[in-house]
Amino acid sequence: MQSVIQKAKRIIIKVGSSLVTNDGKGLDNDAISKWATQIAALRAMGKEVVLVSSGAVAEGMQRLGFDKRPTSIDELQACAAVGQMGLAQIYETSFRQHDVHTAQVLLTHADLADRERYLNARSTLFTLLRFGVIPIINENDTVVTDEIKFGDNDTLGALVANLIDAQALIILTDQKGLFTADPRKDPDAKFVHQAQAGDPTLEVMAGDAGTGIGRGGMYTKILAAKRAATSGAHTVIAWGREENVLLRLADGEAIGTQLTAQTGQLTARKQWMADHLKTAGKVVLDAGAVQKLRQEGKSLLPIGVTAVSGEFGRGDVVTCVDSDGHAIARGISNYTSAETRLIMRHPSSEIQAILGFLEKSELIHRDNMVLL
Ligand SMILES: Nc1ncnc2c1ncn2[C@@H]1O[C@H](COP(=O)(O)OP(=O)(O)O)[C@@H](O)[C@H]1O
Ligand SMILES: N[C@@H](CCC(=O)OP(=O)(O)O)C(=O)O
Repeated sequence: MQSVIQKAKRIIIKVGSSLVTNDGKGLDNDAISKWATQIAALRAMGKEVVLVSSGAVAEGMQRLGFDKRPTSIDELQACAAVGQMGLAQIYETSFRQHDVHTAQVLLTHADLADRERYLNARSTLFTLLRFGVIPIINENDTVVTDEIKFGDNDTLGALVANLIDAQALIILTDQKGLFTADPRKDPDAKFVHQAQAGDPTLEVMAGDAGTGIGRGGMYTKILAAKRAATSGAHTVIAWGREENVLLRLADGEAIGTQLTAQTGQLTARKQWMADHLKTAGKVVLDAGAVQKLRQEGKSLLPIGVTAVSGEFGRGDVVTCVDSDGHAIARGISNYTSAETRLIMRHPSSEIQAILGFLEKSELIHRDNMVLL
């Protein structure tokens, strides 16, 4: 069996609290520096990596002298705020050894539910990856309360995989992967090498966190794999301390539990767009723009648009049609319908002069578009 990671170009790697903090004893410099070395090597192979790291609360607890997880929200948030400094510092130092820059990205549920913020997060992450930076993501714990939390970073990892169309999600944890039951409680539990993401029988096997340090346990990892698969990403759950785990996965070795996505990435992305985003209007393209989109895989520039119908805002999905009204593509607009009417037929170099600002030189970026 080959690892699904080998072919993946864009990968989300999620590391859990107990790993990062050495079971709550404090940030594990050695382990973190090994992952940084491996991630730097993956990047050198041309892979794009985004790290989702837990551990802020666990590290903050350690720094503030809590021996068990506080129950009040304000104390948890204080721990997260303190611990996040440690996380940022240790990742920055570890990656610097490899001349790799890191970026701290703290997200909340609201950031991904709101279309404009969703797009901003997406384009910031793409830009960081283009600069060769490793984004290090965590939930912005200090501003969220229980009701609006992702709650666990397994879910956040999957949402980030959806957000930037990653091909794979690697969840590093303190077990070798999924067992048929929690191995801490059931010594007869069998290891699951491979399954389909979203298979409901997996949810029965997976229990909650075995320690007081991690949050989600195996259950949220299984749900994360299901969610990641909706945009076509495969998931691997593996032990974070396995020697060279990331490099071996990239080399094709089937370590850990592989949960494969059944739907191809493009179909999944189209489905996602269809499910999540309503079409708010139409733009009519000239023949040159149709050719650029269809044959050359390019973004849509305002100069290729000849007419606009309907009213849409920035971040809304619009349908692109040819001069006969046939649908060509669907994508997320960087400009409102009113702005598009002003800048259509104009080169992007004139957007600033016409509107008084430049949002993006494309009306719809390729990354935010599906051909129909
Ligand atoms: N079926 C299962 N297979 C493996 N581990 C399981 C299973 N059910 C529950 N667990 C527990 O989930 C834990 C990992 O989850 P968690 O502590 O939240 O880790 P992390 O901090 O890496 O997110 C394991 O240590 C294990 O005790
Ligand atoms: N944002 C929290 C994440 C907590 C969490 O999900 O932990 P885990 O189950 O170990 O991934 C923190 O950094 O402590």
